[in-house]
Formats: sequence, C-alpha cells, structure tokens
Amino acid sequence: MGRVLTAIGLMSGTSMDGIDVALIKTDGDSIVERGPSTGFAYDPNFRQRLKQGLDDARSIVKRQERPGRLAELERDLTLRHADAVRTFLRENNLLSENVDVVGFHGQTVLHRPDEALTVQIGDGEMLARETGIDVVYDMRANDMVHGGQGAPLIPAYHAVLARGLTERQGIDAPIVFVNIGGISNLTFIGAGEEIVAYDSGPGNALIDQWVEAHAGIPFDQGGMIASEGTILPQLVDRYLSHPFFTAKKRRSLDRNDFAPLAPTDASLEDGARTLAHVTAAAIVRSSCHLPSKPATYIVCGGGRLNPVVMRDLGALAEKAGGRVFAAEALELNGDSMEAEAWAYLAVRSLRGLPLSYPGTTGVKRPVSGGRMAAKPASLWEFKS
Ligand SMILES: Nc1ncnc2c1ncn2[C@@H]1O[C@H](COP(=O)(O)OP(=O)(O)OP(=O)(O)O)[C@@H](O)[C@H]1O
Ligand SMILES: CC(=O)N[C@H]1[C@@H]2OC[C@@H](O2)[C@@H](O)[C@@H]1O[C@H](C)C(=O)O
Repeated sequence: MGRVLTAIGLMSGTSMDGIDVALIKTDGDSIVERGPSTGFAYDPNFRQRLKQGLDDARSIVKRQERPGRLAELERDLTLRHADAVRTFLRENNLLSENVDVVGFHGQTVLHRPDEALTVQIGDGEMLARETGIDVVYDMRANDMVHGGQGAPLIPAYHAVLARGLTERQGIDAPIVFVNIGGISNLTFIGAGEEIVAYDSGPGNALIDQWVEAHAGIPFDQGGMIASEGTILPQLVDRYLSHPFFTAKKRRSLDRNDFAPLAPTDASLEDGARTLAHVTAAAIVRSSCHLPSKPATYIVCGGGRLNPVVMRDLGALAEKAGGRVFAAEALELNGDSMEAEAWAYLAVRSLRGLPLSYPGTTGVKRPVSGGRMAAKPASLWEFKS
C-alpha cells in the first residue's frame, strides 16, 4: 500500500458546460476518502468558443497540432482551470501545499479511436505553474499507443467505489455504473471484480443540441420540455439502428458520432421527449453486450437530473430485470464522480498503476498513462 495522497481532479466533459472539481485522499488503490467538490459553469461565450474548437480540431492529423484558434483556446481553458483550482482551494480553506497532485482531463476536441487519435486540449505545464501543484494530464494517450480506444477511463474508479457497496447498501450484484454525460458510458462490475466497460450511446449531447437550436437554451432543465412531448418511434428506430449498437469492437464514441435531429424532424417538445427516450434506450440496448444482466444500475452524470430520462431508464431496466438508482441514493455524488475519478487516476499514474484494462478500453494489456508536469521548484516562480 502506498502513501495516501491528497488529489484534486478536474473534468471538463463532452457537454462543455463547465469544470467539475473534486478532492479525494487516496493511495491510488483501495483507499478512497471523498472530500469537497464543486462545479464552475462556463459563460455562454466560452461554450461557443469550445464548440468552435471542435470544428477547428477536425483537420488535426497529429495530436500536437493546434489549427485555427485552438492554441488560444487551450491557453484560456487552462487559465480557467487554474482559476477553478484557486477558488476551490480558497473556498475550502486549503493551500496549494496541502495538495499533492492535480489530475487534469482537459477538453476532448477530437476522438477517433479507429485512427488511434484522441486530442484533449489543456496545458499541464502551465497549470502546474499557475497553481503551484504537480499536475498529471494527458491520461488517454498511452492507452491508445497500446491498442486501446483511449476511453472510458472512469471504470478503474467505479471498481473501487463498488467494493463493499453490495454489503453496505444491500443492493444486488451485478452492478453497472451508468454515466450520463454528453455521451453515456457503462461500467459492469461482475463477480471477482471483473470489469467490462464501454461507451453506451448518446447521453445529453443530442438533447442539449436540440433545445439550444430550437429554444436557445443550453439544456432541458428537469426534463420540462420533454415532459410535454410524445415519443416518435421512427426517430427512436433511426438512432437505435446506428451500427454502433451492433459493432463488435467499438467501445468509445466521439460527440459527433450521432447526428443531431434535423429542425423539421419534430416539434420542440416531441424532439426533446424522443431524444430523452433514445438516451435511456441506448443504455439498456448497450447493456445487452455485458457478460450478464445487471441487477443494479447506479446512475451518475447530469442526465440523472432529467426525470424523463430516469423514468424511461427505470422502466426499460425493470423489464430487463434491473433496478435503477441515482448515485445519491447510495451515498455517492453523481455530479463529482468524474472529477473524483481524475484525481484517483492521477495518483494511480504517479504510482505506475494501470488506468485501463483489456475489458475497459480494449487495450492489449493493463497500462498506466498520463504525463507529469512538476510544480515550480521555487514559490517565487508561481503566482498565487
Ligand atoms: N437539472 C438538470 N436537468 C436536466 N438535465 C440536466 C440538469 N443538469 C444537468 N443536466 C444535463 O447534464 C449535462 C451535463 O452533464 P455532465 O456534467 O455529467 O456532462 P459531462 O461531464 O460534460 O459529459 P461526459 O461525461 O460526456 O464527459 C448538461 O449538459 C445537461 O444536458
Ligand atoms: C474521449 C472522451 O473524452 N470520452 C469521454 C466522453 O464522455 C463520456 C464518454 O465519452 C467517456 O468515454 C469519456 O469520459 C469518461 C469520463 C471516461 O473516460 O471514463
């Protein structure tokens, strides 16, 4: 067992809604003590710049390229993360010297697993200078070098959370963690801690794109719009007949893999209702590829706050013999789980422990990953 370290995790996910920050104390193995967490929303102008960044990234062939305005965006994204860390430390009466490491995800702007190309913008060296804390970043790349799809990486953290959950909370195994972010992903924890994980389909991104295009709002808060609509079966079929659901090898998705609804496809309400159903149905459809039927679904990520998605997921899972819980029902935090995971993975990276496994990303053998950016040697070199 290694020393228990204090780690902060930073996640800017595919929804591009803001930065999640969480602190944990961990040995990178079986000890995890969850601490405070918070979120910092991006302003609409910065969200727009991130969306533009996805377009700029389309021409990238080598992962270090930064076409268009990506270099400027990377710098500003990193500075926003540095501000988030400073504010988080201040709000929790912590000093940078109280923190051993920051796990920095950055922002995925391109993900083409079939071409072994994944690009997360975010300058780890700059973040270490700005915060005065060691930073582990770029945690997806080494997995791809070894034949993995670079995602999902959160399963290693789900596995440690699952330990003891069945006894403590009296829930049935096998357990599946469902993360409904911009894209959704699943982690199955079987007997003997066997882990099987993959992306499961569109999460909130299609819903967000739809309500933004039609109503100029970033997301369907509380599923209010969807709850006024009707499911359009032909559109559901269109999404669920996507080759992803039958592909044998594909494990991870890019935000652009599922095309948004066309403006004329549906009314605002019916479109939101249909896409909420697609989100839930995609999760259950993808569960068919797991080693056995899940008895318990533990849902985290912003999608669990959409009651329409949760109702559909509950009904579909029940038909398949499973029960659905929001993370909070099991004393977990569905908002901060990804940020906690990045803190955990940073400590694993420092210890040389695997971040991914053949059953999670398809990597040939369990591999570690991440790059370390050391904090400045002298306090004079960084701005507090
Ligand atoms: N109150 C709410 N009601 C309905 N939907 C919500 C609510 N709050 C958040 N969401 C949805 O959750 C999304 C954010 O989820 P989350 O922060 O888990 O995504 P992410 O971390 O960016 O994604 P990923 O896991 O794909 O990286 C929002 O874009 C929105 O669609
Ligand atoms: C390339 C990339 O950023 N993928 C994200 C995205 O968002 C959800 C899903 O697609 C998942 O595969 C991954 O994030 C989570 C946190 C992961 O790596 O586990």
